[in-house]
Amino acid sequence: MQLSFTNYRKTFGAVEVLKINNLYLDSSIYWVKGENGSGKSTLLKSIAGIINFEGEIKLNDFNSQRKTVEFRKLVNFAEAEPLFPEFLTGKDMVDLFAEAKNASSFQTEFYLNEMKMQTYINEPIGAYSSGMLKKLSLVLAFLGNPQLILLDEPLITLDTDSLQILYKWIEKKYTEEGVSFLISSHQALDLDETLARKTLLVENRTLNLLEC
Ligand SMILES: Nc1ncnc2c1ncn2[C@@H]1O[C@H](COP(=O)(O)OP(=O)(O)OP(=O)(O)O)[C@@H](O)[C@H]1O
Repeated sequence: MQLSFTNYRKTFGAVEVLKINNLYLDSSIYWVKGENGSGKSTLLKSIAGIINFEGEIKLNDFNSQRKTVEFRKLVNFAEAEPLFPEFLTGKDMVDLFAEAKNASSFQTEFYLNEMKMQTYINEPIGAYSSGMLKKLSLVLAFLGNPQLILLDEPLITLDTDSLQILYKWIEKKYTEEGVSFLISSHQALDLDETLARKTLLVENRTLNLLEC
């Protein structure tokens, strides 16, 4: 995976919140750190292509704003506080994403079973607890064949068993399929020490790759 930023700039109204002149990231698991309001979600939403910005973000030469179809096949995103239509069931969302991301039924069943979601997956999302909602958004982020998975505060609201399953999924995707991750979290990631990991710090309205 090659992710690059060129003259990236995000403003809300007249306020500049994030600026990245030139940055190149290769395959790894990145822990995105930064204080409240520093711009972590803004960064991840920009890469996911769900907010507009100035400049260029490219993944493997696909420009996120010009080659949107190709780009979005390669990038999956789980929001910090996911919002889904309340009248749909979890299964409806999984089916929608599975079709869009070319995920097999074997793959969807695997993730749903691992997170023990089968008992409520046919219930309307409006009846989900925040942890159930979080697990649904994480399952969706792992579907298909992405090269980059963006997880915004994935650890919050997960119970301890689900946390261990999520860590296992991340480690497996990275080691077996070479999938890279950008994971924003206020707490350290409890991943296998032997995995290549890097830290990205969002500070002073820009992004820096910290030397490990
Ligand atoms: N839709 C918006 N309109 C105006 N300002 C916004 C909007 N979204 C974010 N901001 C501003 O952009 C800055 C970065 O916000 P962002 O949500 O990216 O921070 P964060 O690092 O994810 O914070 P936290 O750790 O609290 O989740 C903040 O100053 C915030 O007020």
